Amino acid sequence: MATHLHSVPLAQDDVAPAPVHINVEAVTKVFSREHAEPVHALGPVSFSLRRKEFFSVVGPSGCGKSTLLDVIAGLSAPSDGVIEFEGKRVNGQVPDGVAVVFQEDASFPWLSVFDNAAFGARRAGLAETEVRERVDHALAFMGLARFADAYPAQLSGGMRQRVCIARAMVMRPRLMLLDEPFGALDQQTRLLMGEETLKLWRETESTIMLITHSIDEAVMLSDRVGTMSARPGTFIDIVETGWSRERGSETALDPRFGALQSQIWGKLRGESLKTLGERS
Ligand SMILES: Nc1ncnc2c1ncn2[C@@H]1O[C@H](COP(=O)(O)OP(=O)(O)OP(=O)(O)O)[C@@H](O)[C@H]1O
Repeated sequence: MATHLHSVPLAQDDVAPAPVHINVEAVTKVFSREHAEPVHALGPVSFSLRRKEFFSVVGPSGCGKSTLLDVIAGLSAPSDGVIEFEGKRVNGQVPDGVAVVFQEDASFPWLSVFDNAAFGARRAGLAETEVRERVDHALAFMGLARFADAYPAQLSGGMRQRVCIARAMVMRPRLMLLDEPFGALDQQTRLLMGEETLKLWRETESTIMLITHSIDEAVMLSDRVGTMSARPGTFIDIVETGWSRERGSETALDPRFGALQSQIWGKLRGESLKTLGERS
């Protein structure tokens, strides 16, 4: 059967479920504002991520995706509810073992690529020989070895974003939180960065939570895709893709790819319309 030529193997059924890595229980976030109504940005939302899972989140603009990522990262405290990372409560501080990559280029223009990538590890007090070893590996992995002495201004947007991912990788995180990291990149670079991220995920065996506006990207990369409602965001659907770990852009050729896309768009469309209606 022709379609099977491109089929991506399903994950093994007999593999024991991985343990819970992150648990989010009834989390809400309300922003209070001076001289204005508070904004109920998120929740209550409950879900958990398995160790080594690749989980993507899609949702209408302004539904609370970044807010969710920020509270999981410990960058802001939830108004209510509990987040646990590896069984310990996250309490307004980025836990050890967690790294965050944002959409905006967060490279430091005054530091070389090498020093940018080394920044977090040096700040954490790692020995310089260890830092050098890790940075060399991360830069080689991200295809930046030749640019170690260059400065961000000499690089393209995609390369600068790779520097930020290398910086996160150097910390050997067990959980990576990626907030639309490829949003500002052109389509081809974005596809390549998706493949790099899969390679990174396999090599580091970290759990990844990715926020994206692209349904295709979410379906291609993830074990599960969560769709959020309009603000205040909660999960209205979480689908399992069933891809094996050894996947890449060829998942787009799998006959199930389109069905997954349609299921997610079916849910997202209504929520996006609500958001548009709110604005008009
Ligand atoms: N510090 C803040 N103070 C007040 N309101 C805020 C604050 N941060 C976010 N919000 C509001 O909370 C809501 C959710 O914002 P958030 O950035 O999490 O959405 P998002 O889903 O990531 O959006 P987008 O897809 O457009 O990036 C929005 O209405 C936003 O205006």
